[in-house]
Amino acid sequence: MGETVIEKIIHHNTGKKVKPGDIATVSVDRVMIHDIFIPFVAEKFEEMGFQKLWDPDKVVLIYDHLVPASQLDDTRHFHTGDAFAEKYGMIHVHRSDGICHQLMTEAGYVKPGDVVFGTDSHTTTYGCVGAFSSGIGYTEMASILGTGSMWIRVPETIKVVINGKLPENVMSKDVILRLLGDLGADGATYRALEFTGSTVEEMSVSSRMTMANMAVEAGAKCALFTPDEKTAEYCNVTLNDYQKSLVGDEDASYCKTVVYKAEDFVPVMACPSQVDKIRNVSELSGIPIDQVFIGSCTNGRLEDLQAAAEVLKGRKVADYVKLIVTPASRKIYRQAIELGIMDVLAEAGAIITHPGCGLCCGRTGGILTDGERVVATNNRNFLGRMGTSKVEIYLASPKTAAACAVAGKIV
Ligand SMILES: CC(C)[C@H](C(=O)O)[C@@H](O)C(=O)O
Ligand code: SF4
Repeated sequence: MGETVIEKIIHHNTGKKVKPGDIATVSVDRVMIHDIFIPFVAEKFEEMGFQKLWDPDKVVLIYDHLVPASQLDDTRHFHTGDAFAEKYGMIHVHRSDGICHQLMTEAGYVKPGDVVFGTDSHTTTYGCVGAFSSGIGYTEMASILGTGSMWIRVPETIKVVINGKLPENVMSKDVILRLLGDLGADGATYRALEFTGSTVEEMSVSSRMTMANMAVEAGAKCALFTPDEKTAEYCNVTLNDYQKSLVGDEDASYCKTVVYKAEDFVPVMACPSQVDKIRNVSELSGIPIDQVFIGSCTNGRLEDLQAAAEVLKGRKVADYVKLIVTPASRKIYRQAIELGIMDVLAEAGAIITHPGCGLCCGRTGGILTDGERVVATNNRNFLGRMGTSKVEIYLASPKTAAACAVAGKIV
């Protein structure tokens, strides 16, 4: 019997062949803790009686949700984090370099085939380079910090096959939103999503990252793309035999297979306030908006800013609309300056902010109030996420978001 990608990763990690439902104890290759949870992780770690980190090189601490602080209590998280990092000799601490998920791949902390955990639900993101990565709570994180291991139940796998060429104005965000609509917000609960097909092969690692990032919005435990030459270049590695083998076997067992033709995709949006309430943009055309947000770990990368700039070049943001652009990392910020993208955005009237989570979780920069409507490129449109519970959030691709900013309405 063949194996799915997640089964191969767990098999390689534990040395034992596994099937869905098995409980496996994996050795952890890397962990990520962010600013919101570091005080809780630190407290639990000491409460559990650990004296040292199992491997300081494998631990990454990132301040992103609360940077720069917008509420008085936020700085406490930095002080607690700094003290913990110093006491236990942490090597990898990022205090204002960007969003955790962006940095984990961009800075080379995650390699194809790795097993990675993070204290954030969107840790599924690293599946873009063929790693098994998943979000966990702070108690589990404290335990990994002391032991270097974690138990998991081997998930079943849903195979998603996409072949063909995507239409011009369709981005990978439209693809994942359509899939979420079809599966439902709980349609992949505790399952692995394995993406394959010529469309996915054609995609950049950044585009795959958008899809792996949002897999958790269908409840997925993880998302997996087969590592290829683009992955190798992105991760700055030469793929070894194990990494090359991370493709689902012909005779592997899948609990479900969904097949799409790339040509059938159109620009879509997730309507308020559910991620799986998907409509074609054409059906929503004309709805007035107050703000547009282009950023987050879902769509704050260079290709996203570039796509927005292509739409905005020589155009202006509608008078009454605020366009907020937040690069996902400092590196992206600087690349966008070098390439003249920031110039185009600024010229069009965008408000460009520091890299970080920013408005995505409603912490800094641009919260909205009752009756206002925002088109946003992040991954969640939950009630109250970007301001009051009477704000309407429409999730879209960077191209669609930029077009809406110019029109002052959904187009
Ligand atoms: C703050 C954190 C726990 C949360 C998550 O886990 O996803 C945040 O990053 C989000 O996107 O809502
Ligand atoms: S950018 Fe948004 S979704 Fe991503 S980690 Fe930050 S708050 Fe969560």
